Amino acid sequence: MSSRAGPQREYNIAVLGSGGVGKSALTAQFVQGIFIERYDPTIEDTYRKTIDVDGRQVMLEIMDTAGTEQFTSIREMYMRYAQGFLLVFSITSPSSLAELAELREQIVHMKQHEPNIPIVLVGNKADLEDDRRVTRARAFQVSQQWGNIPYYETSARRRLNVNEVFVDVCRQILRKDMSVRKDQPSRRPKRGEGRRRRDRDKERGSRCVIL
Ligand SMILES: Nc1nc2c(ncn2[C@@H]2O[C@H](COP(=O)(O)OP(=O)(O)OP(=O)(O)O)[C@@H](O)[C@H]2O)c(=O)[nH]1
Repeated sequence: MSSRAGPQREYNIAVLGSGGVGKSALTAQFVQGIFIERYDPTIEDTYRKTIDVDGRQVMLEIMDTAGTEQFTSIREMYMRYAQGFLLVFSITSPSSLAELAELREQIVHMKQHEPNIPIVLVGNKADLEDDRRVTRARAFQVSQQWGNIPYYETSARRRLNVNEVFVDVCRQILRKDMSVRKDQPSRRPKRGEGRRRRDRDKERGSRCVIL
């Protein structure tokens, strides 16, 4: 598909964090514009939504992952596949922030050859100010320790900063994607090179990727 702004890009975003912090609620609010009141632990769900980021059409595939331990292998697969990450905790739960450290380390380890991994730190349930147990200052300090990543406070219930977190991570991916494209300018093949490459491919046989 193409538009005046160029072909549509597709990016995968993983929403990660402990159980009950509001990953599904944030995703549903962003994709469907609804707030999910009941708590129904997620196994894994994916959603698609096209958004406009700075005049570019982007198709997001959002992977709402499980917070519970028993589904870690699926989560790891999603982590590998994703280009951007929302690390979500609840401002009412210090342990949910502490638990993100391990997830972040896993991401960094998995993507160790990639500089500037697109990540946003998200403090959800900001409407529950009376139950706040993680100060803004503490969360901000963590975001700085993690390479100055952006920190937002969100409320899936009130639809506060919900679009913003998805757009921010998407903008980070776009920026990275475009700088990679700039570093690898498309080059016309030299005379005969196309044929040589075809012959070489024939010798190697067809390639297949097993996922
Ligand atoms: N007050 C308030 N409640 C929220 C908010 N976001 C989510 N919740 C509630 O918190 C509970 C858990 O939300 P979920 O979105 O299911 O949490 P999750 O992180 O997807 O949980 P897992 O699927 O177990 O990983 C639900 O009862 C939601 O209604 C919010 O911004 N404010």
